[in-house]
Amino acid sequence: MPQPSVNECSLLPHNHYWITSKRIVTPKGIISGAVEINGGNIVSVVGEEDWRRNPSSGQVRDYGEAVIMPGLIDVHAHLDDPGRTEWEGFPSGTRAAAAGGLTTLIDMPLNSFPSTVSEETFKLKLEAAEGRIYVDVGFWGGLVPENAFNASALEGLLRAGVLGLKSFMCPSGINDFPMTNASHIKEGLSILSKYRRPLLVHAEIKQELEGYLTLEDSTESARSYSTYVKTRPASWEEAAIRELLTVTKDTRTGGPAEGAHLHIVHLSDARCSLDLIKEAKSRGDSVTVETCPHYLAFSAEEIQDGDTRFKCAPPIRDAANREKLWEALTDGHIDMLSSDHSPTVPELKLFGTGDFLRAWGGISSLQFVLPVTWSYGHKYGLTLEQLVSWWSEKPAKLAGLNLKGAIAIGYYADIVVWEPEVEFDLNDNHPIYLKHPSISAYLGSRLSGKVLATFVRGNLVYEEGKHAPAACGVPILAR
Ligand SMILES: NC(=O)NC(NC(N)=O)C(=O)[O-]
Ligand SMILES: [Zn+2]
Ligand SMILES: [Zn+2]
Repeated sequence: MPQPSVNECSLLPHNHYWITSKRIVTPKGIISGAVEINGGNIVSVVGEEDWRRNPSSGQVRDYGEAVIMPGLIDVHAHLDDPGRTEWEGFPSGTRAAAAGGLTTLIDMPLNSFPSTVSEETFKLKLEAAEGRIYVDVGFWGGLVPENAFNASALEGLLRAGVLGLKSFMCPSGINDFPMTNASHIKEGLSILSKYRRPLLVHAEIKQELEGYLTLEDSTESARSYSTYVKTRPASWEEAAIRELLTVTKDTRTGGPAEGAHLHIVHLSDARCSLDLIKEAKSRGDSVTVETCPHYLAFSAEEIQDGDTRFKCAPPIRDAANREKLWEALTDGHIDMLSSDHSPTVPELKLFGTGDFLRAWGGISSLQFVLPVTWSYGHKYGLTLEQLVSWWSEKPAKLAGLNLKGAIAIGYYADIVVWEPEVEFDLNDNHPIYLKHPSISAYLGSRLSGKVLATFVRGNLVYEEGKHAPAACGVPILAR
């Protein structure tokens, strides 16, 4: 395939330049000054006084009061490519990411077809990504019963470059991605320890539903979110996490799986499940946990009957739970955020019947996670440093991306420039680059935080409603 010329990769004609602003979020604090970018990397970061004494005579872009911070890293995105590109796909998903200030996505191994569960299927993923990604993309491989006890298959997948593995403790909704139990997970962790890569787990285990026969027998309306929440109570998350934590003790220093790490995805239950995770961390287990903006923004009580845009698993719980999630996040018990962007075609959202029990579960949010986190976090005194920790630093660490997640010398110039104070209505007039804008749960909201520009490895990939013409994102492979 012919390589795009360098100037198609970027909306800027030069690769050595400075960006300046009054608010640059660095690991040493927020400074006023300049960031020098050369050949895709950050080569210097200077404070205002030094800059004033010794300004550059080269190319300078002054962003005034706008915030310059590391691009967001989303460790949980379903891009559905290859095989279900009518749901999303690499081009639309990564263009939406660029417009939203996300500079790196880690793609989930399921919802594409085939699922990424072997070296062969990973090869198909990489072929699908070639020349079609507008931001950097890394990949999780799948841990499934078929490969869990097959060390050479799993190692083949890891050696091919997946950043870690992902598994489900309940049905995933995808036929070629069956669920795993604790013994599969124990096996997976022992292989991962050699590679020092993480296992991400969807932690819900089906339990008997109290006072409830089957969904079909239910007299309650399937159009009501509360019916759906009752079918996936917090006890499902708690049961899964309890079981997971019986195997994470292996990850402690000196344990048989030292070097492996377990990451619990999309925590919704801020009560017992969270207490269990806190205990495991204090015991020294190598465990982290993420939650998602939709659990922080919405509450089950507010979701309108039939509005299946909000269906996801685990479900969005009550408003008191949402408060506890914010508290856990600001107290540092929840480590990071991810989108869990999991779109489908509008038809599978069943807007006609509004049936929460049968509609596709998954929230579409990718392009909006920055303004959503910022807008809903305002009430909790959210700071720019916290945003960077939850959306860039910690995700980079989880995925093993050593040169991403900070504005610091030697790091890739993966940067978002945005105006936190600027408000906008997310309506039909707003440019949305996701494949199916109508299924996004945030449509109709008023948000604050406008993205002005996004740089990936020094390429200006998005600015003010315009994308760079060529898809020059890099597939990230572990080595
Ligand atoms: N197959 C899926 O994409 N499932 C996803 N669906 C959600 N979260 O509703 C997930 O991450 O579990
Ligand atoms: Zn999940
Ligand atoms: Zn997911």
